[in-house]
Amino acid sequence: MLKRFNRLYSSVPSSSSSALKDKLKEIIPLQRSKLTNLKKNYSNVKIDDITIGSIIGGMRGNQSMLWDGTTLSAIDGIKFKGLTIKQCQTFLPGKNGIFLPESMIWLLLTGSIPTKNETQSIILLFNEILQKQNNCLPEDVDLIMNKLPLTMHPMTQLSIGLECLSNNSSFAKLYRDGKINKKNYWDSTFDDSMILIANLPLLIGKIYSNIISNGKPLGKINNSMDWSYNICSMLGMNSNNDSINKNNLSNEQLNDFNNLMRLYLGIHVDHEGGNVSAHATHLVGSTLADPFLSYASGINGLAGPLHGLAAQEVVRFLINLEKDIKDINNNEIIENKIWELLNSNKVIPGYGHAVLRKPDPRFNAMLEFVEQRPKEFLNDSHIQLMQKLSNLVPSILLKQGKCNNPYPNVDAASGILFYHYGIKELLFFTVIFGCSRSIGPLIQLIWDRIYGLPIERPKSLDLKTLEKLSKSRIS
Ligand SMILES: CC(=O)SCCNC(=O)CCNC(=O)[C@H](O)C(C)(C)COP(=O)(O)OP(=O)(O)OC[C@H]1O[C@@H](n2cnc3c(N)ncnc32)[C@H](O)[C@@H]1OP(=O)(O)O
Ligand SMILES: O=C([O-])CC(=O)C(=O)O
Repeated sequence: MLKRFNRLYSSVPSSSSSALKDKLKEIIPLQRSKLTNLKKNYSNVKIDDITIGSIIGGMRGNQSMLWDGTTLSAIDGIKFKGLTIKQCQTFLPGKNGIFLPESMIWLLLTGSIPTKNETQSIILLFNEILQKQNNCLPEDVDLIMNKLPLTMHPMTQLSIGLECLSNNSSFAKLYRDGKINKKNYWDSTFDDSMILIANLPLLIGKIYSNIISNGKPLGKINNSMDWSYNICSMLGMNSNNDSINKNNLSNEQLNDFNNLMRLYLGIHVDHEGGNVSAHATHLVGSTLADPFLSYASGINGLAGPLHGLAAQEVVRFLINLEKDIKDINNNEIIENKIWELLNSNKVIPGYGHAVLRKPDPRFNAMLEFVEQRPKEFLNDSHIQLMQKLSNLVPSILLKQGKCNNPYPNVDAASGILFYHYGIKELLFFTVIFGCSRSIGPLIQLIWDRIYGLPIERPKSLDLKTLEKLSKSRIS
């Protein structure tokens, strides 16, 4: 009989959470008044046209969502509260020259650059949440995760794990008990969101151990360390009693794997609101579903090969290509293989984008990581092939003349870097993406509830109506 998990956390621990929550409380009145002003005085201002092309073309380009944390330019790529990736590296507190995802959380939620102490308060917050749970997943979640078929896709496991965590949602419980209202929904949404993010090292550690070691733990949480370090430990990628160092990496390599993880987790957090994982979280969240269920929906979207799953598809593509061509210096053979794929009506994974029209700056950040470590990557033919493809594929896609953006996106590089350090289970890569992506959409969900945004419900039209409209608007 399933022993019910005692609701260990009806809210996040108060001591260190107060810094972030207090800062948020300070800025809520002004932000709410800005929204009220827009709603009251400018609701009829027109900012975009909706065309038949956008209705049947995936709503591409429609400016129709409120999203505060990040903005995306087709040319310059992502900006986090107005800061480019390079500016984030300069201004946000971090380790070894790489900003911490914790400092990004402060930035996205409050709009201001955190001090070192403020960043540290989030590290403490996550560790207090985990300590309160004895550094273990809630018992009911653990029980279900232990029963999942070992062959189940890791993204499905992640989605199930998040849905199980929903059993402990304080938002859902307070709503059910009639104890919260529109004015304060945001407060328990904040608590649940922090609990969700804090639990991800445990959850993804569980999933990884399910696929590589029959569920036997590969590491443990160190309550004095940051979120990314603990994620690495739970994947067996640290030493010092925290983790088994499963690939016998040198200290320098382990350190660099932690650097890679911090970089990766920091730059994948958000990509404005329209991408599928963010939009799905926002859509489901607009029904007042709790943050766990809302983000599980985002994860289900991220699990599609045109979105986050491209990370796994790129690595599969690179490995097979390297086997097929034998000589990575033979451009002609590589180009022929790419044409073969295109001619069979398949996409080149890791290339193209719905918004970007230049190489993705996140891809460039990953490439820089490689370039800064020439010795480490000198003999890695997969990495060399990844670099080579980024020069060859764009001109081929341009020649084919179909796609609007022939350049590499973030997924073109990330998986093969994890592969280099010994995370070889391709199906797992998108789970790491899913850890990072929790941050942007959940922070927006907190703001959705601060603003009291309504349920999202666009109007649909049938084909007959579109045909009728097409004629009436032309004549
Ligand atoms: C984190 C992320 O989600 S980043 C994106 C990860 N996804 C991938 O890398 C998968 C490969 N890329 C793609 O499938 C697409 O470029 C997407 C899904 C990212 C964007 O899709 P769209 O906005 O529809 O792209 P676009 O307007 O350029 O598409 C026009 C045509 O080019 C094709 N095209 C786009 N990208 C590629 C590609 N990488 N390889 C081959 N053909 C492509 C499209 O399939 C479409 O063909 P169609 O007219 O026969 O339907
Ligand atoms: O913006 C998009 O549509 C896809 C993407 O790169 C992301 O979500 O990171």
